[in-house]
Amino acid sequence: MSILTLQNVNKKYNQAMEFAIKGVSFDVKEGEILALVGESGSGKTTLLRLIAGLEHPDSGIISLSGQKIVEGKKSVPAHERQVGMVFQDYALFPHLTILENVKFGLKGSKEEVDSTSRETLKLVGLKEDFSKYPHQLSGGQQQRVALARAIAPNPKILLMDEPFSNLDAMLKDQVREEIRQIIKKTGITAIFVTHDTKDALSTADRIAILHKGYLQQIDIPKVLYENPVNPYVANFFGKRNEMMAIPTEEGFHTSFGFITDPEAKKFKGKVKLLFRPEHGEVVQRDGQQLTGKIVKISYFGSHQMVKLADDEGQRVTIRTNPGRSFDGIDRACFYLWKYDVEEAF
Ligand SMILES: Nc1ncnc2c1ncn2[C@@H]1O[C@H](COP(=O)(O)OP(=O)(O)OP(=O)(O)O)[C@@H](O)[C@H]1O
Repeated sequence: MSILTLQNVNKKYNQAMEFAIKGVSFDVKEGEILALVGESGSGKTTLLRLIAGLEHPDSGIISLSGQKIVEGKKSVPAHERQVGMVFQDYALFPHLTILENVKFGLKGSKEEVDSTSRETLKLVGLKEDFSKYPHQLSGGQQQRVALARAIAPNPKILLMDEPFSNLDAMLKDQVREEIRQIIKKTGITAIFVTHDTKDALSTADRIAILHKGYLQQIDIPKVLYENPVNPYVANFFGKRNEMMAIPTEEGFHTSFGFITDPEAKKFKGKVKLLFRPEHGEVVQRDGQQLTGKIVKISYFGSHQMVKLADDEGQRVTIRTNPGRSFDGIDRACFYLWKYDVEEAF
C-alpha cells in the first residue's frame, strides 16, 4: 500500500529560469526505502523539502497516509506533517547530551519521553553513551543519534538528506548496512537523497532518478542498472563501452570482430553497441568472437579491468576476475553476453 503519493508536482524558485521540479509523480510503498539520485542541481533536495513542507510547490498534489498535505495553494505546515528528518550535517545540538538531543521535541509525560528516548537510542545500537555529548562520538555514532532523534516521535515517513556523505569510505559500507537494518527493523518508510550510486544501489529498495527536475525512472536497483530507460540513466550508474557496428543478416561487424546475432537484421545503417565492463568476458582460447590488443590492465583486488584496442585505436574496457594472468600476452579474446543496440547517426 502507498503511504506517500506525488501527483504532477512542479516547483520553480522565484528568480529561476527553469523548473527545479517538473511534473513529478510517484508512489512510495509502506515500509519501503527509496533513494533519490541525480547529478548536482537535478532537484533531489528540492523534492525532499517539498515532502517535508520546507518548500511549497507551484502546483501538484502530495498525499501522506491518505491525507492531502499539499493541494494547490493549501498545505499542512511542516511541523504537523509527522515527518522525521535527518540532515546531512546531522544538526545535533552540541550543548545537549545525546539523550537530551533525542528527548528534544518529544511530547508526553517526563517518564514517557525518557523511556522512548532510551529505547530508541538502544534500537539504533547506542547502549551506554547516553550522557556523552555529540563531539565525543564518531561520525557514524552521531548519525545514529540523528536517526534516533528523527524516529523517536514515530513519524509517518523518514527523510534523509545525503546521510552517508560525511562518512569516510571505510565506515560508509558498514554504516549503510546498519542504517538499512535499523530502518527495516522499525518498519518505517524512508526516502534518502544521495549523489552516490553505490549508496543507492546497496541501500534502497527502489531508486528514483532525476535529471533537470524531471523524473527519469523509478524502479528496483537491478532494473535501473540492467534496463535503463534512456542513456542518461544508463550512464549515471557507471561507464558504458561504445562499439561501432554494421548490422547484417547474421550479426554485427565490428572492428574487434564479428558478433553472431540474428537480431542484427532488424537494424539498418551504422549502430552503436553499448555495454558495461561486466557484460563482457575475457577468454583465453583463440577462435572466440572478438579480439583486441591489450592496452592496460588495472588491478582492483576484487577484479581487474582490461582495456583493449582495435587496429584503429578504438578502446573498450572489460571486467575480469582477479586471478586471470595476462603475462606474455599482448592480445586477448573476449565475448559480450549483453549489450544494447542504438542507431548511430
Ligand atoms: N533557494 C533556491 N533559490 C533558487 N534556486 C534554487 C534554490 N534551491 C535550489 N535552487 C535551484 O533548483 C535546482 C535544483 O536544486 P536542488 O538543490 O534541489 O538540486 P540537488 O539535486 O539537490 O543538487 P545537489 O546535489 O547539488 O544538492 C538547481 O538549479 C538549483 O540551483
